[in-house]
Amino acid sequence: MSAQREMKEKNPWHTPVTIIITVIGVIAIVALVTVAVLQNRPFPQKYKYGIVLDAGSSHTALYIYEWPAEKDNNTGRVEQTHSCKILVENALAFCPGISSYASAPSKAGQSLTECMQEAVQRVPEKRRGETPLYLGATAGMRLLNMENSAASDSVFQSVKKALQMFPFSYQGARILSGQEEGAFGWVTVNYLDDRLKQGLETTGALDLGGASTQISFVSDNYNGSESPSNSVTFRLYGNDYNLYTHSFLCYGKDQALRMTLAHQSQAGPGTVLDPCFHPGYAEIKNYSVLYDSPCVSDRKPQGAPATFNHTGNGNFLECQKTIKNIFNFTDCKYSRCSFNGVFQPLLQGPFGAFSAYYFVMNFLNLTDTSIPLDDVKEKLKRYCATPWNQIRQRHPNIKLKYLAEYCFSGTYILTLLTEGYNFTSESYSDIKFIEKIKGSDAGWTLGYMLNLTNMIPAEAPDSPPLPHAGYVSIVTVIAVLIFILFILSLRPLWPSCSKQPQIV
Ligand SMILES: O=P(O)(O)OP(=O)(O)OP(=O)(O)OC[C@H]1O[C@@H](n2cnc3c(O)ncnc32)[C@H](O)[C@@H]1O
Ligand SMILES: [Ca+2]
Repeated sequence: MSAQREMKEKNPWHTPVTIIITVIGVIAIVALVTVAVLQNRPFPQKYKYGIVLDAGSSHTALYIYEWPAEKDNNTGRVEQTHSCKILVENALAFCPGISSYASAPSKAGQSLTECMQEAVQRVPEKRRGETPLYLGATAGMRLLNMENSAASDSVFQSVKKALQMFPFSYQGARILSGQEEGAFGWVTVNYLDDRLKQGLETTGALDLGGASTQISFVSDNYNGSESPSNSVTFRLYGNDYNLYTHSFLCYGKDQALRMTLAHQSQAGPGTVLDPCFHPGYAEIKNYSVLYDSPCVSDRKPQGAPATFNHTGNGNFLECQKTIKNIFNFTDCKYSRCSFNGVFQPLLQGPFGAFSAYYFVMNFLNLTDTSIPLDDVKEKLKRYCATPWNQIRQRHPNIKLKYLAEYCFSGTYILTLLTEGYNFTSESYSDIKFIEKIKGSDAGWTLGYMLNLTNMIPAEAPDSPPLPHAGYVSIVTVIAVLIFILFILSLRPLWPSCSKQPQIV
């Protein structure tokens, strides 16, 4: 026992000085790690918002985007948090876009009120004043502007007046060019897929609207020189992109249907027996409504009666033949063309097809592009041949206008993709029909906002070399090592082994 007491007395660990040093050391490490954790703790998230109104030819929709306030310059963080479709009270109007208010422009602004009020509710009060609000109009307004620019101006006046009444930072309303529409759709798809920041192979974008359709993709063998008007260059996150893009005005699915019908009605007044509509379909339609668009107005037959009888006979192959008439495949002054003499480089990479591509193929259960193209055509052939009354019975809840047109729309989509853009049986499987990516709608609006708010930097942003958790771990390990070194430095004071008493 006395030997043990002697050892305890000689052991420096038991001296008051070493105990105090140890306690101070432990407190210092705890304090150091706590400060590191607190100082670098992520802030509670604060968000910023942006609002874009998509004034399309067939509808207007409002999108709210949100991103963490301190990450303006980062990627993959902007998300769609809300969308609102502008519904039109007029039962006769079929979800028309703002261009349909040409004869009553003041109503164009009014029509936006409900969705704008929703937006006010969705954006926190503190953020409203700094939230940018944009309205972009596409092919419907492009057509109205061509047809009647005064009416188009009045619609914009009405829309601007209405939007400025809301507590957001109004940034303007304007018509997007077809090039912008195509390019921003491509930016949206690739941004949401995180392809831009990582410099991955990009996805092409196929957008089918009511009045125009866009194709945008990067092709290695295209440098933009052959047809400069189809070229858009970007530098995003330190990568250069040379994008091919084209927008075909009048080749959205509503205008394409008009053109197809107009072509068929040239055969003579009275009845149109349409292979793109189901057998048993019969409607009296108005010539003046059919020809009321710059896409077809020059073809209006002279002295035609007021109405014609539109009847269906549901024949996919005949429908495809009829649709082909609205494309010109003969004139091409470039090395290669899609149609109507428009240059198109070799198709490359995967493609995302959205808007009406998705609505239609989703309804027809044909979004699976691993199904061989011939089988897709066979299914559509059977669908088109199904009598109209059976189709109506099977889908009592689908709007009749959509329902009547799915055979035409599906056939048009396949014709546009294969005959128009030159997708083959093999490359058809490169297409993915998509509605949303990670919760945000595919479309031009997000790309438009990212561009106008400079949210995609040209160069890759500097990121901290270590994530927060890594930083705290390293600080902890270093602090512990310093402490151990300190203890080891006290070694001369340790009892030496030779002096250890033998306990017998
Ligand atoms: O781009 P633009 O040409 O200006 O037109 P848009 O923006 O109004 O066009 P959308 O993508 O909203 O819609 C494209 C077409 O799809 C139609 N559509 C929308 N929802 C649909 C659905 O559920 N089923 C079938 N068609 C639908 C709509 O009427 C248009 O003809
Ligand atoms: Ca659109």
